[in-house]
Amino acid sequence: MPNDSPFTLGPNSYGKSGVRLVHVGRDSARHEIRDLTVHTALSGDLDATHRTGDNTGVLPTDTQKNTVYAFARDGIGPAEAFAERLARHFVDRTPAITDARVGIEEHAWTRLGRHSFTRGEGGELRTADVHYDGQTAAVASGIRDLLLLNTTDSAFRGFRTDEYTTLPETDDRILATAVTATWTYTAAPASYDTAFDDAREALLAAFADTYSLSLQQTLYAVGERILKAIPEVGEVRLSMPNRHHYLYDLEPFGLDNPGTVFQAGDLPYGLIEGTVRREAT
Ligand SMILES: O=c1[nH]c(=O)c2[nH]c(=O)[nH]c2[nH]1
Repeated sequence: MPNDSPFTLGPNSYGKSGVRLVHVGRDSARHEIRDLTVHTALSGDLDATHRTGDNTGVLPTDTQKNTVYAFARDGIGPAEAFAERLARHFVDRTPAITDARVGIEEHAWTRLGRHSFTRGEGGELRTADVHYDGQTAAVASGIRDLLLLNTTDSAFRGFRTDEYTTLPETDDRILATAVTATWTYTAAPASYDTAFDDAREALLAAFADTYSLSLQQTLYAVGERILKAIPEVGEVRLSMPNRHHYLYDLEPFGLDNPGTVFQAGDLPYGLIEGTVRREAT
């Protein structure tokens, strides 16, 4: 197929998204379950397939999916390690591929018995992301949709006002959010599982302990606490939507509202995002 395109191919990748993998550990009658969604994305010298349809260098996304299941045969281990095994395999074994990104979301099942579990739909996820470029594997771990709420110890005052400002200052509001946190490692921790537990605990403690003057301040406190808890973490990225709760006006009904009746807001919502880094600027 001739290619006489005058254009160039920009950044591109391809892979299988949403590979649903469930692994049951049957080493004893007390079964273990791991429930993952895996995403692969490969890039490299892929000009030919884009420009002319020559697929010589293309490892099919179907093969990538099969590799995920095959690699799970002998156990998964921490999601970060599983993602790294896959990423290294795709780059090291496929001549055209120079970079692999493997992302994993882990869905937690709560044990009910030896072989019985429960899991709410939606809910908090543990995440792992690995980028391998043929030399080094950059590993990030995280948490998504961790719902947190403080019923007090949250204020928001002293902000800039102009002719469009209507928001009243408050010394006592509900602070609620659904945290997405991603932390990157500068070196592998002794255990990714322990590091995850420590990071999650640090995050929860920072949210609960901080008298919040803004969600931005809470975000920074969370990042700081994770950096302090895990020396191998170099940077923490945080996304914290402000799930507004509006004190409902009960005056039309001749009632006061002593900070007890709220309308949970939906859209729009404030979105507070930021990165906290170990190195000083
Ligand atoms: O914690 C907050 N930060 C803001 O930037 C902001 N803006 C707003 O309307 N409410 C809030 N709350």
